[in-house]
Amino acid sequence: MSSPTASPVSALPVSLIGAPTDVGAGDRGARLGPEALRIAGLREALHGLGLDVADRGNLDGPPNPWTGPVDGYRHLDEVIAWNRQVMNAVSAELGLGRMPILLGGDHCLGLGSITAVAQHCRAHGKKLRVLWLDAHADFNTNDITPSGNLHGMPVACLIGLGPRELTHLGGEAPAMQAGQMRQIGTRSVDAGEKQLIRRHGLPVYDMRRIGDLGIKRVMEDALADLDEDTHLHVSFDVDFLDPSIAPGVGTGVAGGPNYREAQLAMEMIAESGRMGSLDIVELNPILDRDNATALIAIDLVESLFGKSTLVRD
Ligand SMILES: NC(=[NH2+])NCCC[C@H](N)C(=O)O
Ligand SMILES: [Mn+2]
Repeated sequence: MSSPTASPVSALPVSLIGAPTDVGAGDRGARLGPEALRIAGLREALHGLGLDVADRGNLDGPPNPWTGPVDGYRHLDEVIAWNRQVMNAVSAELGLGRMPILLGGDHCLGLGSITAVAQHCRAHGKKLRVLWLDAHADFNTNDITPSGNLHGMPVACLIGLGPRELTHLGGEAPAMQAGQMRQIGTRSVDAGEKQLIRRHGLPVYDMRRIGDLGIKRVMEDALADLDEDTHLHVSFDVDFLDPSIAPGVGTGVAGGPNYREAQLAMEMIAESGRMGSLDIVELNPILDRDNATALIAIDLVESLFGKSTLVRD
């Protein structure tokens, strides 16, 4: 039997950063995500591809108070505290010339991670492109959110819409422009979010588009015009995947990419050679079956780092 060939595309050493929290989510359990990824063998898998991997352990932050929304936000103070930790940890790794891999935790943490990456890009004259692989747009604000959950708001915060402590997490706002992001796999967008997406011109490759064009064309488009100076950040919300293959998430939505579509997307990102940072978020082991979602996430992360399905490469 032949196995996929290992050929890492990244020469950068990588650092795993655990952020065990679900303060931004509507279900508890994503706080166990980092351990589930470790137990499923993330470090070993990356090491097997020839990468230098350091596990920095887990960040520390406030517990989940599990209270209702105040002014349209649940747990705002806790979300701020966790995102500060994440931003500082991601900055530190980028400063050391390493590739940070954030192990969430819920997707509110994408704010801290991408704020750090955007700052790094500004400081080093790099262009930023963010691929947001997700069933959701995460583009809510406190006046339109159906839930008050801040994991539905990081993209809005990144482009300057949200509470000041979050939009200005990195000092200046906005952290990035809508045009620097490509959303892929989108299939659950709230009514108010749709309007905001249109108003701000957020580039979205939703599932309808993937159905029409195919994942290959969509990824070619999303990865077009990258150059030597581009830092590509991949924010991988595990609920991007169809829940039939990835049940361990709090807000799964049917009609997502199948295994091969997701794998091809990851392979094409790897081939771009530009990935400089990664989030793996929203894994909820409490809702999983035998850690299967952690295992598939790791499998796809291996593809992101160059594990190839080509017979001759
Ligand atoms: N990162 C996520 N899983 N986000 C889910 C967001 C769901 C919904 N749009 C909300 O704002 O409540
Ligand atoms: Mn998300």
